Amino acid sequence: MRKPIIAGNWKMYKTAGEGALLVRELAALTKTVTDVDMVVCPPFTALAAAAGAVAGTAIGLGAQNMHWEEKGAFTGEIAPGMLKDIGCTHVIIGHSERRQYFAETDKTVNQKTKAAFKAGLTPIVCVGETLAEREANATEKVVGIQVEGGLEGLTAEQAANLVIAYEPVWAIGTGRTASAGDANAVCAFIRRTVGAMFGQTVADSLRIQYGGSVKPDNIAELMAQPDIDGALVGGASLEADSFSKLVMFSGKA
Ligand SMILES: O=C[C@H](O)COP(=O)(O)O
Repeated sequence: MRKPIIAGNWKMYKTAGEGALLVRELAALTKTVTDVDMVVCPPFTALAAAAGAVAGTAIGLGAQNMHWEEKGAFTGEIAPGMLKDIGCTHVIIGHSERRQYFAETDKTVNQKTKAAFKAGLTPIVCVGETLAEREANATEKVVGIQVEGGLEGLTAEQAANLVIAYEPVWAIGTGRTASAGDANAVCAFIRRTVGAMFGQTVADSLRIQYGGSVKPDNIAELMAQPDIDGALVGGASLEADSFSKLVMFSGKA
């Protein structure tokens, strides 16, 4: 059975001090949790403080982005090994905000995904369609291309160990959540696509998160779906109370 994974993407919120405090509060509220993987993804400037705060807890630490090269003249960028060195276990790759505002493509997602594995990080690879694409009935076409492009050339072992986050762009930060059934249908499609690329065993192991206005009052219905194994959460991850509730309500019965 796939272990649920709830990841908080803090985006461009929280100073180092605020982040460390949030992690300490979250750790206190979730100290008995063993059946759900928890990850917090602060901005780069709060990673070191959060790394100190997650030490000795069950909470993993993720970054929100990275470069694919190990080092080099890339002003303003962060290398995979730097994230590993600071204590990261995970890294978000290809979030729709990166694709939309920073011109990330399936090619760079693929380069970053491979680089993350090479550095010993678990990538959380984001895919999802825009509202226009959904209304044009192009969701599967768009998401299929993103999955195939992002995962091309991975080994079966890598594919089995990554996390894919399905985030319909129109549901992010809008209060509009995909219905649990619609979200599951796309997650099932993603699993079939990965199965066609890497085989059924890999597809069965792969954890797929839903993301987009996930809150304590809709997480249980989403998690009850057979192909949804967790959530990538923005707004509701910024307070320990709501994030801990998401974790508590995420256990698969
Ligand atoms: O990475 C997280 C997603 O963009 C969802 O954000 P949200 O929960 O604020 O809608």
